[in-house]
Amino acid sequence: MAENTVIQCNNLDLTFETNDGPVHALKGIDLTIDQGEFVSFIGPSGCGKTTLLRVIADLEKPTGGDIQVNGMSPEEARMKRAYGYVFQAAALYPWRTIGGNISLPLEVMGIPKSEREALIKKNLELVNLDGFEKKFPWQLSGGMQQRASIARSLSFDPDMLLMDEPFGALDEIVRDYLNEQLLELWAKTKKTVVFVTHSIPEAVFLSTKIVVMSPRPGRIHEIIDCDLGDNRTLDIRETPRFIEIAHQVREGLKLGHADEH
Ligand SMILES: Nc1ncnc2c1ncn2[C@@H]1O[C@H](COP(=O)(O)OP(=O)(O)OP(=O)(O)O)[C@@H](O)[C@H]1O
Repeated sequence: MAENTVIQCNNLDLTFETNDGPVHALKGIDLTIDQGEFVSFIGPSGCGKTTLLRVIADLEKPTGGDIQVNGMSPEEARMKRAYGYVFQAAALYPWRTIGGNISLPLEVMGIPKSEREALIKKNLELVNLDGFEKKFPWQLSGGMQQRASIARSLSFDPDMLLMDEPFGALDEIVRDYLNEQLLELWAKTKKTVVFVTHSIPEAVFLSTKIVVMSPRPGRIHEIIDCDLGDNRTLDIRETPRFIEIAHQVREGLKLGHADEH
């Protein structure tokens, strides 16, 4: 494993045993993710995007092949808090303030109050929510709640962010805005991001690498380099190179579907 590799999957397989028989969710996944990359998983519903993210996070165990996260097993990496995880819904505790929600992982880690307060402030600033510490989740819009949940996942300063369709439930304008903010945050923090999405423009706008997956069983159909450079703004979506990469992803998704038959 190269020194700057953070995730390495070799021939990864996962079959769920269910009452209706086995479900082969992942098959022969080979994937390398390097430090500082922004990698998106895209593919039709049920192709195993979330399952692959959950395997990286040690929330599911593979049934074949191997995976290393920071040169360790996913379990060891989880114990060492290698990553923050952002879910589809913001999943904030309604009875805690925004500050209280961000504080929770830090409390579990036994970090003293004065340090916690500084970390809450720093992470709220990172997601442009300074001043919202004492509000409750219901007092914030959906987009703000999702930003608060990103601040929570960053609270203990993990090197890696695992994000499962964090903006899927938001309208397009809010999603565009959060996409820009996420890129800014990524540029500022240099964290490795692994991001699940259904949206081709979102994947192309955000990523350095796009993993196109195909269903039944979930495999990697194609890995596309997304060489749009740094300092991207939303206008980049009108450029020929953006349109070309989006087209390549769309074709990949189509061909991936055809693999099934
Ligand atoms: N805990 C589980 N037990 C049994 N089957 C599961 C479990 N989790 C996922 N699956 C199945 O594994 C396959 C992959 O599911 P997964 O949620 O990873 O897909 P996905 O690409 O993330 O889909 P979506 O885009 O709809 O979220 C699906 O067929 C799903 O029904």
